[in-house]
Amino acid sequence: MRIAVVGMGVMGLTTGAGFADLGHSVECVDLDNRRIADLARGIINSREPGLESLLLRNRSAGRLSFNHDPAKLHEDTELIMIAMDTPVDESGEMLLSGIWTVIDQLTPGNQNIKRIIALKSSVPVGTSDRIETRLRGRMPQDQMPDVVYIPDFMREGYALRDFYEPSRIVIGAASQEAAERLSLLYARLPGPILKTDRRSAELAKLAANAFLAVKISFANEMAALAEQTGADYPTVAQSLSLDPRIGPYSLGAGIGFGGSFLPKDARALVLMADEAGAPQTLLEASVRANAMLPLRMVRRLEAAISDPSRRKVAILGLAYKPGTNDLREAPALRVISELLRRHPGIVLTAYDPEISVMKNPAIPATVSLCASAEEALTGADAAIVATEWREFKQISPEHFKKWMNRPIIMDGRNTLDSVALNAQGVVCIGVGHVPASPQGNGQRHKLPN
Ligand SMILES: NC(=O)c1ccc[n+]([C@@H]2O[C@H](COP(=O)([O-])OP(=O)(O)OC[C@H]3O[C@@H](n4cnc5c(N)ncnc54)[C@H](O)[C@@H]3O)[C@@H](O)[C@H]2O)c1
Ligand SMILES: O=c1ccn([C@@H]2O[C@H](COP(=O)(O)OP(=O)(O)O[C@H]3O[C@H](CO)[C@@H](O)[C@H](O)[C@H]3O)[C@@H](O)[C@H]2O)c(=O)[nH]1
Repeated sequence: MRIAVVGMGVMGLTTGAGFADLGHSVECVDLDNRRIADLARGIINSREPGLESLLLRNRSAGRLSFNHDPAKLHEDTELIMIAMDTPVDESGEMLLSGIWTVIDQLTPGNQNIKRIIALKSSVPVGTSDRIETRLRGRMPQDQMPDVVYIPDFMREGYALRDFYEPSRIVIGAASQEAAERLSLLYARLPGPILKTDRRSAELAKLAANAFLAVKISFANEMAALAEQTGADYPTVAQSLSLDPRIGPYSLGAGIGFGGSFLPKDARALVLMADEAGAPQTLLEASVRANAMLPLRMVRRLEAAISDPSRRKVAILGLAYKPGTNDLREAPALRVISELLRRHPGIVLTAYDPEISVMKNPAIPATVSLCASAEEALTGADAAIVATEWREFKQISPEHFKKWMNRPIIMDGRNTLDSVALNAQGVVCIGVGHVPASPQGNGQRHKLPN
């Protein structure tokens, strides 16, 4: 099949290169000239594991082409996938202007081919219907494409795995013929195919992210309760995860969910639901609970060290989760801004294995970006783990003690072995449990000033 994918973020590029790898001919489209020029040279701007080699392999095989003008798609294109970003504004409204621009640029193409426009971006319910109405206003009736919605459930850091082994493939179509053609296309992938109407498919996408957001906020509130009652949240989570009705995912407590997806889709769904007269109170509460977590972490730090304004604190991890260099709505940045707001004199260093030490507009200029954990930790009075990169687990207690002025670690992702660290004289405070004393007798640490 000849496919065009418009929007070369991680989702669009993985989808495009993935279908090319399945033997299709794929045109990669993005209005960002530089991104297209880079892709044509085999360069990607994300750290998504395996994505660069997938791109290179299919580029060399001649199955990928590159274009920055959605108005000039190959005329034999059968399937146009729309995969660009759908940011939300302050009120939670999803901004779809990019999608409308592309829809208005599309031309009918070869009249012997019945085109399909498959929307893959996360959108408010009813957007596919609106696209169809808009197209009907400008396309000749006999060349009117079918509009379908195919949500994507891939996770950053696991994009290729999620492409090749999708948990499910949801095809929201108004036309039986379009649904069948897309079922054939997706039949090469192993996930179950669910054919449905477009609105259900659109809500299925937002509902999935909403559910994950609520689950993570539940985990964080349960962890806070564990702290107050002397219980151990990781053990509670382990017990929960063994119940097949609950499952093991998204039960991790810490500094909360970030990224450009869960927070954005949750806010959009809350607004949309209010407007539809079916308020999503659980989700709304989960967004509010999530927003409190960075400050909560800062307060824990304040309880652990005296006078933070005169201290040096290292932030370990900046990306919103490991496996990516994505800083969008990263909880680490919220922790940093709370620290700077509450403690103007504080000295902050930061290290993330995937974030360069070059000045970064997303990171306050007062934060010294470091090239290694050692550099960030050297002379620090405390550290906050904000992203659970594997390399942080490999730092030995001896190194924490040698590098830091005072070895106090606030583990905002419950990733370090706090019992082992505590036993060796490093104060490691996780989320959702009373830190064990160096003797391992479960007593709360008396934290040094
Ligand atoms: N990235 C993921 O893992 C993932 C997974 C599932 C769903 N989604 C959804 O997919 C959509 C895209 O997400 P992303 O993170 O890949 O986006 P992104 O922000 O990383 O990339 C979007 C791309 O679209 C391009 N673009 C914007 N307007 C355009 C236009 N008018 N014409 C052509 N190109 C245009 C941008 O230049 C950019 O390269 C969002 O709705 C997101 O919620 C993303
Ligand atoms: O137990 C957990 C799991 C995750 N997180 C945080 O939640 C955020 C989102 O994590 P995750 O869901 O793994 O990553 P995303 O790549 O944002 O993927 C989400 O958003 C995508 C785009 O919509 C969807 O396709 C995916 O199914 C959905 O998981 C990150 O900040 C994580 O640190 C936690 O705090 N605790």
